[in-house]
Order: sequence, then structure tokens, then C-alpha cells
Amino acid sequence: MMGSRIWMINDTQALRAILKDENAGPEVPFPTFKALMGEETLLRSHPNGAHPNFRKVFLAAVGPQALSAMAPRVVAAVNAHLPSWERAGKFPLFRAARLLGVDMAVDVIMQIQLPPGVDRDDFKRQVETFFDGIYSLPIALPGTDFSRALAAKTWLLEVLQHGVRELHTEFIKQWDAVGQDIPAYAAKVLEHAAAATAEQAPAGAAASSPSSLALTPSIHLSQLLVRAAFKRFGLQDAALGILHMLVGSGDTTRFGLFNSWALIAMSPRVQDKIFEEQQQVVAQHGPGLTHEASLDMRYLEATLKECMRILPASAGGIRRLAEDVRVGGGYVIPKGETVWYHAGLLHCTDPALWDGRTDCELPPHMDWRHNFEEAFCPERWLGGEEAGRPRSYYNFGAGAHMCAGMNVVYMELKLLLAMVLRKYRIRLECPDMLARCGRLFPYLMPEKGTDNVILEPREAPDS
Ligand code: HEM
Repeated sequence: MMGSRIWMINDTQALRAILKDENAGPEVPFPTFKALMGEETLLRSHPNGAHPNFRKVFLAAVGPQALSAMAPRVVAAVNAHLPSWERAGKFPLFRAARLLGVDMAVDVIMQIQLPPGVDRDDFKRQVETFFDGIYSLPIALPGTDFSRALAAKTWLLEVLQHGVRELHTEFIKQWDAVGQDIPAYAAKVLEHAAAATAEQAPAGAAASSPSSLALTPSIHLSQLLVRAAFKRFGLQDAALGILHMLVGSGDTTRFGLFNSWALIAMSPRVQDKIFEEQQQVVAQHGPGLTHEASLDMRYLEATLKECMRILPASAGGIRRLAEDVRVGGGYVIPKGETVWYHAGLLHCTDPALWDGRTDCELPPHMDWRHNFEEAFCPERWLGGEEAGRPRSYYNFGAGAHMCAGMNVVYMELKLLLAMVLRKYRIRLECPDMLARCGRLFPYLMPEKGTDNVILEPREAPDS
């Protein structure tokens, strides 16, 4: 692929070994990705114990308190679009998912601070241009997506330096104070967080002083730890770390949202069950959409899992083997080779759902095109269902690098969908929009003008 040889691994037994860092290192071997994201990504190598410590700090930054603080920002982001969709009675799904993905990354998750004079919408347009380039051919001719993305990168790195400057300065001070040792730095951050919890600092409280800025768990700080693993880094590299997380959190979210929204729009049955659950959530938590309320949306969560089982929002992950790996049938893939675990393929051959038949294009549990009602069954995730509980779920990866933002994604998507589905039934204006998607990789791309979602107001429950 793109000049690289890649082995697709669908043997879950062999995969277990590959998903451990001792045996294989994450890597994205595509020239476009490397040119835009740099050679030194978290996904590539982890000197100095960087990865497990980065992960601890990242997970501390997205714990329950942080999610509670994030929820109102999710609601605000959706409210910035919903009224115009309501006025039109419909919205274009691909564009809506793309805009919301960027909003979630920029405003909700990363809370990007811009320098005076930089317009937030202009910034978001540059982020979109950068996203588009990631899936393009590495041809930097004028007017190509790739060359536009390279230009956007230069601009974005310049702008992002503003918001990360103070943290970078304080980080370097703390970094030197701990002898430039990543585990020691991470330990200090976690101690600081524990002390703040003991003092009952309010959820999402901002750091109280410049030095505590570099000791308070945050996604920004976790990215700086990654940068520090490679070299003594400057402001430009700090900005690149932030750009990485904009991609990691925004681009994936838009695919998750597009796929889920489309599948849900195809199922009035599932929408009714979500609506019923929302009424119970309102009875228990009131009408406000909070992180706590989102925890009681079990059916909606099962629906999202089912959507991302059928149409994963990621293609899994890629690894460079550090050891020979033996796979089924006695084959050995030699050290140094690149392997890919593909979420969609693994879901197809889920041992709990697949009967081993190979004479069909897609097995019934995946075949949403021809067999929608049988394939799309959120109840699978709730147990006690004859459809069978899935065993393979690789949408968020697995093993040492399993998505650290998974709980953020579930909360975002649950709140967003609840805001729409409490008020509306939704349906695709062009019912076979998904089946007509011309482009399938790396994401589903609808044919022009086919992706409108119609909003039909639900009658008030007591009317
Ligand atoms: C639907 C949305 C998302 C999907 C499908 C997704 C999927 C994934 C996958 C498959 C991996 C593992 C890649 C591998 O094994 O090489 C991963 C890693 C990661 N994701 Fe996500 N992701 C999503 C959203 C997010 C968000 C919103 C955040 C941040 C808040 C995030 C943060 C991360 C991080 C930090 C890692 C690296 C973890 C590590 O290396 O330990 N993701 N994601």
C-alpha cells in the first residue's frame, strides 16, 4: 500500500502478542502521514518509558471530573448548529459531522486559545484543510490537497504556539527540576492531581499558578511529555503535539458521528427505544444534559457500539514487528515487517457472531446493505439477546495503545444524539445514501446531495 508491504492480521490469537509494545511498535508508514505529522509521533516509538507515563497523564486528564466539566461545552457546540438545522428542517450529514468533529476537537476537548486577531472560524477551516491532506497522495503540486495541507500546517503551527507558550515555559522548568526523567515528571503530575482532589478543587478547575499549569493533568501536558521523550523541544514542536491531538480527537470523531448518525437515521425502531430511554433519563436527572446523565444512557451507548461495530470509525492500527510473529497455519511473519489489524475485518469474523461461512459478500451480522434489521441490533450489547454478544470490537483498538479518549467519545456522541433525538425523529432524505457512498476508504463519502437528514418533530409526550 502506497509503496509499503503490509500484512493484514485477522488472527486474534496472534494479535494479542502484536498488541504488546515489547513485540511490535505502532507506526503509520504512509509518506503523506509522515510529512504532515512528522516522524516523531507517539505512534512510532517510546523511548524513556514515555508511553505508559504519557498514558497515565492523559487518562488523568479525561477522568470523570474532567468529563463533567466538558459536558456543557459539548452542549454549547451542538447548540451552535442545531437552530439552523431546525429552521431548515434538515441538515447535510457529512458536512455537519465534519464541522462538529472540528468543533469537538478545537472547542470542547483541546480548548484551543488563539492569538488576538485570529478568527476562530478561519482557524477551524485550516484544521479542515489539514485533515483533508492526511488522506491525500503525497504530491505537493500547487492546488493538491497535500500541498494545501502543508501550507495549513505551517499556519497552524505558528498560531498554536501562542496558546502553548506559557505551558511550554513552565514544562521545561519542571522537566529540568525532575532531571529530565519522564516517569518522575508523570509521578509529580499525578501526586499534584491527587492533592488537588483531596483539597476538593472544583471539577475542571483551571491551574492556579503558572507552575501548577505544568503539573495539572491535561491533554496538552501529555502531548508535551511525548515531545520531551524525543528531544529537548521548542515551541514549534509543542505546537505540533497539540496539532496531533486535534487530528486524533477530531478526525475520528467525525467519522464516528457520520456513520452512527446515518445508521440510527435508518432505524425508527432504535430511535423509539432511544427516545424511551431519554424519557427515563429526564425523569431521573432532569432535562439538563450532563456527564452524569450520559452514564445512564445504556441503550444509546449500546447503539453507538453497534454502529461502530458495523461501520468502524477507525481502521484499527498498524505495527512494525520487533519480533517474528507466528500466525495461524504455521506461518511466521518476520521481524521488521509491518502488520495491520483492521477493525472492520475483525468485526466480520467475530467468533461470537460469525458461522464461518465464506460464500457471502458480508456475513449477516455485518450486512447492513441487504439485511439491515438483522445486522443492526444494539440489543446485542445488553446481554440476554439471541443475537449474541460481540466478542470482537476493535473500533478503539486494543492492547497497550487502546484509544485513551474512548470515554470522551461516548460522552460527546451520547449528549449530541440525545439533544437531537429527544426532539426529533430523523430519517435519511435519500434512504440508500450509505449504500450509494462512492468512496469507502478511509471513510464513507456520500454522493453529492444525497446525505440530508430530515428532522421530524416528535409530538410532546402528553399531547
Ligand atoms: C470515534 C472516535 C475515535 C476513534 C474511532 C478512535 C480510535 C482509536 C484507535 C483505533 C486507537 C489505537 C490505534 C492503534 O492501535 O495504533 C486510538 C488511540 C488513541 N486515541 Fe482514539 N479514537 C477516537 C477518538 C479519540 C478522541 C476524541 C481522543 C482524545 C480525547 C482520542 C485519543 C487517543 C489517544 C491519545 C490514543 C493513543 C493511545 C495510546 O497510544 O496509548 N481518540 N484511537
